Amino acid sequence: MSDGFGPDNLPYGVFTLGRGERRIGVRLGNGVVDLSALGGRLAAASLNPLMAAGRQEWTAAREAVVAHVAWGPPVIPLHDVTLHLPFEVADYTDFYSSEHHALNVSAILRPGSPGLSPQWKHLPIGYHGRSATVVVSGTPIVRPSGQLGEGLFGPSRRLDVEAEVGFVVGRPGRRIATTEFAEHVFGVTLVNDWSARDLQAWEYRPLGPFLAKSFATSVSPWVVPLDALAPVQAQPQDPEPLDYLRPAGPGFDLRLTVEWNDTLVSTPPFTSMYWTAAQQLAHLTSNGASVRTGDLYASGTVSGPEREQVGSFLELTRNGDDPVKLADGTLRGFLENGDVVRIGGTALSAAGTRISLGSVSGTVVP
Ligand SMILES: O=C(O)/C=C/C(=O)CC(=O)CC(=O)O
Ligand SMILES: [Ca+2]
Ligand SMILES: [Mg+2]
Repeated sequence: MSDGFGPDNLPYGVFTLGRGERRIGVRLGNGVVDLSALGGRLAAASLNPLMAAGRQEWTAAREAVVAHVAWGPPVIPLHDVTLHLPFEVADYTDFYSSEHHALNVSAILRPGSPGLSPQWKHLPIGYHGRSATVVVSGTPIVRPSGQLGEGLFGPSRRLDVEAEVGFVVGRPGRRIATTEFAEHVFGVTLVNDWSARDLQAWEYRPLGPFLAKSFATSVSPWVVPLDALAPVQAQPQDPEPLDYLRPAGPGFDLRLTVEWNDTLVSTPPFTSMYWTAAQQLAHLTSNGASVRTGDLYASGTVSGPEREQVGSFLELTRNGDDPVKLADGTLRGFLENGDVVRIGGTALSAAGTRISLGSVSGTVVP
């Protein structure tokens, strides 16, 4: 639990102690260091003021935090605090940038179809999600109801997860070049894009996901600043994208884990993603649309080439047809009430070490 939360990481979060006010802290080992004494934007009740200030301020704040932590400040044990959404979510966008995921979903839901749609390798496909239902890790997930087919309304029977990486926009902008990515993106967080596959299959053509994904999206309580991460070479792209999507920008060596009721069922590798976060932001703003402080955009489900690397249960269990066996001996196709899913992850840090991205978990309730 405390592994990967050393001074090379220091992810930001927002916590309360008892009935106290919300404060910004950083995770250190199994606890939180209160940053409110550092004053300025670190004395706020959410990360938004700091996020809005821009890259120079972010780097200065991180230097101040590193120096503060080096003094050996008091560390409040995690079990004494309540963790909140670390930032106020402005708009929420979700991409679809894993080629493995897109091919798997297509083969499962649209057998016989060509696989990737014709534009897939020309632009990062995405949809606009619902920011009002982005919730912090630990928030119970109420099973959504909806139309499951013609004449059928009721609780979803095919409730699923999507393991994703979220990018948090700090500085507003429009027509953001891929080379300006680090000027606008403050940090990364883990995302679970809960998805009701039965609602989705019935509603999604031709406009894409609507109620199947709008009921809840969970995020980790920790935002790992971009400064903590090592940029790595992204995947090669063929055909070469248009100019506004070049250069591709950095990849990140993030390794996710998906646990279903404490059974590790998958380890999705972020390095296998086709489109980069810089290209996603460039595309999102290429028509003149603006992004603002607190915008969250998610990578899309992270699925690697292997069965045990997929980021959704739709893929893992082949739409429920090939259930997985959990450690307690029970079989699962989709989520049952009471099930707990925890998505975790580690990252290659700027210091060359492996740091933790924390985790995002949720329990399904009726
Ligand atoms: O291909 C489809 O019909 C559906 C795909 C998804 O549900 C995935 C989605 O939300 C985007 C992503 O997370 O990659
Ligand atoms: Ca998704
Ligand atoms: Mg969602």
